[in-house]
Amino acid sequence: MIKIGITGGIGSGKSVVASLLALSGVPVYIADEESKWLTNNSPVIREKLTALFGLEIYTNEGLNKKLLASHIFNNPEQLQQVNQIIHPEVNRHFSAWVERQTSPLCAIESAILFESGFYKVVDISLMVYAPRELRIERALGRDSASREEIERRINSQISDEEKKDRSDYVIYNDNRQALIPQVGKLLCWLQSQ
Ligand SMILES: CC(C)(COP(=O)(O)OP(=O)(O)OC[C@H]1O[C@@H](n2cnc3c(N)ncnc32)[C@H](O)[C@@H]1O)[C@@H](O)C(=O)NCCC(=O)NCCS
Ligand SMILES: Nc1ncnc2c1ncn2[C@@H]1O[C@H](COP(=O)(O)OP(=O)(O)OP(=O)(O)O)[C@@H](O)[C@H]1O
Repeated sequence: MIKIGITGGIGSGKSVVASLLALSGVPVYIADEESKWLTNNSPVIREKLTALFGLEIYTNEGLNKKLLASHIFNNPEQLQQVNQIIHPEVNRHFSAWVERQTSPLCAIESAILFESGFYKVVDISLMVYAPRELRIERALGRDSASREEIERRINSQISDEEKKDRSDYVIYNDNRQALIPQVGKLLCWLQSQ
């Protein structure tokens, strides 16, 4: 089975590309969603986050996302500590998910494929690229976050140039090139691998 890692900055269109792959029959593991599920349900993560940030990091509704975001996107050291708590659990969970898949291709979508080390467990790294300003505009249109908050998240991630250099394949979601034909080409290319 070929495992594809889909990455790209905030607002690049990873989720759109992941949906197009899913519609083409490729099962996709969405790391943002699964990591949130694990953060709410794994006793190991809960214990470690509570030890680091105190009891208020969880509320009756689950993880206090706003509080965690305000810690990690303002403090690179805390970002690293939290990543070291959450990412090994996500990695284990993803490996177990892969074991259950029976299709010739599967994928993981993660904005931080390289930063998290998930790139080591995939065969092909795919970057979805869009210029920074377009990504900010898309994220502003979708989320309730401010421009400043979005820029802080961008600054918590490696640059687009580094992502491009480290990826095996790039899809351009820059409002100039259509996505669906590019995903079709990618699937043909994957068949030739
Ligand atoms: C801080 C949290 C609670 C904020 O939740 P929120 O719903 O506001 O944002 P969401 O999870 O949808 O993330 C939106 C974007 O933020 C960026 N982002 C999220 N986590 C990280 C991180 N650890 N490092 C860099 N960027 C990140 C990504 O671009 C992501 O697509 C959440 O992102 C989180 O728990 N992050 C730590 C776990 C993690 O690393 N998740 C990423 C995939 S494993
Ligand atoms: N080609 C496009 N044309 C118009 N809108 C688009 C296009 N690509 C993405 N969008 C929109 O931009 C926003 C961001 O896209 P998407 O959620 O796929 O990005 P993402 O890379 O998954 O971002 P994040 O890392 O924040 O989850 C969404 O509202 C999406 O519908």
